[in-house]
Parts: sequence; C-alpha cells; structure tokens
Amino acid sequence: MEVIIVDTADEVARVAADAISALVAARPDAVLGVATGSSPEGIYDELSRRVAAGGLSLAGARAFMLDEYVGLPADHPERYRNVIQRAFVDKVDIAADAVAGPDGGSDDLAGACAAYEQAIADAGGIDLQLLGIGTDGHIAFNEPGSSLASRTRIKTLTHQTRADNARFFDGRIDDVPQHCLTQGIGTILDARHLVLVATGRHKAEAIHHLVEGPVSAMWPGSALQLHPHVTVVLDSPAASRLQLAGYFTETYAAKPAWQGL
Ligand SMILES: N[C@@H]1[C@@H](O)[C@H](O)[C@@H](COP(=O)(O)O)O[C@@H]1O
Repeated sequence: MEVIIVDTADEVARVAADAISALVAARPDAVLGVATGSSPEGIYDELSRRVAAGGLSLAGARAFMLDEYVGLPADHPERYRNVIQRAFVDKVDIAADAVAGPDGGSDDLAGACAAYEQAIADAGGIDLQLLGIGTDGHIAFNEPGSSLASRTRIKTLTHQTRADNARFFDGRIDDVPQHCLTQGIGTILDARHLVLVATGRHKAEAIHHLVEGPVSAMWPGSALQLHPHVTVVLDSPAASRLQLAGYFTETYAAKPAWQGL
C-alpha cells in the first residue's frame, strides 16, 4: 500500500487524476471504477479540465459504479446513477452508455446483483477503482461487519451512514433509503489498482484503521491491506492519526520518478 499525504484537497484530486490519466494514456479503452460521495468530486473536476484542455480523452473508456440506493425513483437527483451523470459523465467525454451501475430499481434485486457482477467480468474486470471511505470505515456501501469475501449484494445502511448522507436529502435522514446494492469487498479487491482518497479530520479514524489497523470486517477499508496495488491519497487532517505519517511523507518525497502510481 502506498500512502501519499499532501497539503490540500486539490492536490489529492490532482494525484488521483494523474493515476487515471496515466492509465488512459497507456490504455485508451480502460475500465474505470467510479465512486460517489463528495470525496471524488475534485477528481472529476480535474479530469474535466484535462479533457477540456485536450490533454486527456475518456472517449474510449468504460466505467462501473460501486453502489446504488434501492428504491429511489429513476429521476431522483440522489440516485447514484444520476449523481455520477452530473459529477462525472456530463463533465468529460466518456459515452453515457459506457457507464453502468447496479440497478437499485429492479424488481429482482438478487438478479440485478448477479447481472452486475457478470457485466464487470464481461468487460474484463476493472483496471482502476476509485474509492472514498465512510466515517464508519465503509468502502462502497460495505458497512462494518461485511464479509471480506462479499460480492455485489443488498446491504442495510447503518444509522451513521444515513445520518452522514442526510445532507444530500435536505438533512432528512428518513428520506435516505435504508437499503442499497453495493459491490462486495471481494468484488472491489478484484480491481487491478485501487485508488482511495480521503480529506478532512472526520476521516482520520477510518484511515487509521484502514492503513494501520488489523484487517477486520469491523473496519471494511482495512481489507485493502490484502490488495497488492493500493494508492491511498490523503490531506494532512485525514492522515493525522497515522503513526507512520512521517515515513509515508519521506517515502513519497524520495519516490523514484520512473515508478508511477
Ligand atoms: N457509498 C458512498 C461511498 O462510496 C463513499 O465513500 C462514502 C463517503 O462519502 P464522502 O466522500 O462524501 O465522505 O459515501 C457513500 O456512503
């Protein structure tokens, strides 16, 4: 696991965008994994600037989403497929039909989960998966207690996650769906490169457990320790509980230029 600590959220976004730019330069038909939440928004804005400046094109890329609420109407602004449309698809040159998510509106949710796993497999798997992290340590919507081997399935959101996400529903926790479909931790670990971003002191505890805690279903992000290619990009407040912060800073400063992310 490489942990990169920078000063600002803008720098976090630039580093993560660099990883995507390098991948797409080498493989224009890359399969990206995109995440919702506030954390990746700066990355999408940075990618959009690079596309507008002509230095990057995602026209040949495909993308898979991590998760989706169950039961929101198709036109609900907080349905994650609509969120990712506004935050990412509309800002870059990726084809709208090249972006897929689990179907939280399906009458057959188990079937929708199986179909989503199959779609990812049919695309050859995900090259680079962007991730944020919840304050309770969840990745995608894998709440504490999730199997580290889980695949795409229905989950019940914790009170803490619904309270955190109520800000997207005019502060009304009761409007936040109780259920979601989410890639499992096993699904996420199948991606070839994981890039997790976090900013702010409210993420420091979850980041501490992810990087330095024991691997445990109680802190789902800690499963990333099992993956051979993980890049964690943090601002200083998010890194503030890391015992190894000094070492990570020295390592990044001394990083060989040829190494890439
Ligand atoms: N399902 C998403 C996660 O993928 C995301 O990582 C998390 C953190 O969101 P934020 O980046 O807004 O703190 O929120 C949601 O619960």
